[in-house]
Amino acid sequence: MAARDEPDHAGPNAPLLTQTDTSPDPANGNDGLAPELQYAGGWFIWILTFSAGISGLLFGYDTGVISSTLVTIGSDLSNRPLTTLDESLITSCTGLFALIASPFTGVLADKYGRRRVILIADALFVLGALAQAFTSQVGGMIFGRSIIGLAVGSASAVTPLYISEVAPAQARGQLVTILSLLITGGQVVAYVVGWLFSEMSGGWRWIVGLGAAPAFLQFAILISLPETPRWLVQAGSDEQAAKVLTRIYHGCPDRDEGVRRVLRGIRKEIDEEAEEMGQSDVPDANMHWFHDSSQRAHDLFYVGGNRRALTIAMMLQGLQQLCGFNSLMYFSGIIFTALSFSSPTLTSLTVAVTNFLFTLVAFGLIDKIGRRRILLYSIPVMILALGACALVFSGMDISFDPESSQNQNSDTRGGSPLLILFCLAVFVAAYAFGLGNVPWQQAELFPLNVRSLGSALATATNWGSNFVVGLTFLPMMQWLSPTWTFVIYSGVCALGWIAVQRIYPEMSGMGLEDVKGLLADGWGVEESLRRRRALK
Ligand SMILES: O[C@H]1[C@H](O)[C@@H](O)[C@H](O)[C@@H](O)[C@H]1O
Repeated sequence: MAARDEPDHAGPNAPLLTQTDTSPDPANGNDGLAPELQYAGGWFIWILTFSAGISGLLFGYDTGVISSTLVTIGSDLSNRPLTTLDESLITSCTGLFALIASPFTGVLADKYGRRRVILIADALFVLGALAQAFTSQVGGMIFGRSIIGLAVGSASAVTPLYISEVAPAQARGQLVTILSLLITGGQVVAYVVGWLFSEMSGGWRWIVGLGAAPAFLQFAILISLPETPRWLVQAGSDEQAAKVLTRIYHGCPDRDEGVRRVLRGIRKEIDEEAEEMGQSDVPDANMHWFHDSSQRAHDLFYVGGNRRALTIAMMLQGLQQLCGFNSLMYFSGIIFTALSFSSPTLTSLTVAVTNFLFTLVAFGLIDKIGRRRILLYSIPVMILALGACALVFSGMDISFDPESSQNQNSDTRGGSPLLILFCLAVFVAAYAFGLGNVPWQQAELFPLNVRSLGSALATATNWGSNFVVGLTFLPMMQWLSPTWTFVIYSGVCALGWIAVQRIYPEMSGMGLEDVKGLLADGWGVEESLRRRRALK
């Protein structure tokens, strides 16, 4: 029976950076025994968050540019118009290479540090942008997009980790959501740039090449910024970790004592972890690392609570992609060309702007409404909007063959194109409000020792599903029909709603240790709702 999802006003509604949280949160040094260090909200944490968040901007920009690029390339590559296969490969190889990069990122970020992985991703972003901008062949374009995939895969796995490890416990949820804002903001910028350059001959080279600029900027800023305190302690640099914490908590009353307490919490957690893993029996440092990694993988799959956390995180990330949202992000230019809109790139901007605006709404409401409830309310709207799109398409005779006359269809008079645009905007709004950002809160599902690996595997699920959608959307539109394509996405959303309803407990306002307990013997849905009611 469905558990009751009541409105909750007892969640963490306090303004950003002023709320008190005494729940155990070892990643941030709160051991749950002493009161959490009151965070006053200094500028340093914003610098760290936004500098790391440039990765989100790059992620958004590089996934957003493809829509306008595809409709403006014309015959510039390999001296011929792009085929459906070219378009699908150019689009989906990014997801495939992101899928390959993300699991390795979890391991590399543990060994070499979070910041170094972000810097490597920057170098890849620059390389990929230049490779695309200067190519004259379809193969070269696919190569460039694949390099971008490696960059985006590593950045999307490591940046939420970096932000959640530098963020004070009280602000972590919202600071991670800033990343979603920057991703969707990057997509808006990509669409605006795409629109501005769409009329210029060879303008697409500027569109893809400009992606190098934020990567340069991030490299230049991040090179002088620190590693996360938690990673520094793990690497034996307690003194440096203390310096970073002192800057993060600048302006807090009792700062020095508080920083010492946070440090003790991190050290205690690391020692306990080492003890649990029986590291004292392992002779040298390299063996430690290898032993740790295989022990973490074992714990992730064989400990029931961790396995359930991984199932939920992967289910949400898979659903985020398989609902078909990115087919709009990547191919809205082609869809609106087929619907005979006079400026398809400008019309596509509606998708990106709606996505950004409703992520902003989610940013303000996510802690008040709760992650579970936001999904249970928004997914039905997505199902209806997709169903309505399918219905309108079923009354039209429309072709999505990119080889036939740049897709100008005759059956696009009347109100149908506008109706489709409206339904798509509703779908995007509901997506951005829930599924677009909730899955990125994945780190909170995992206990500390499997957090990096669990998050990396969930990120890989995201990119694997992204690859499937990128590769199959155009063939489905062509061979199955637009109606059936949208019916299928609507069906995926319906299955997703059932899964969320059955296995995703409400975690807003809950300490990380409570989440661990909640998933220890089952999915904990009823229990989480009971606790929320009790909290009220
Ligand atoms: O959270 C983001 C966001 O929703 C983007 O708009 C989308 O393109 C990404 O695939 C997703 O991971």
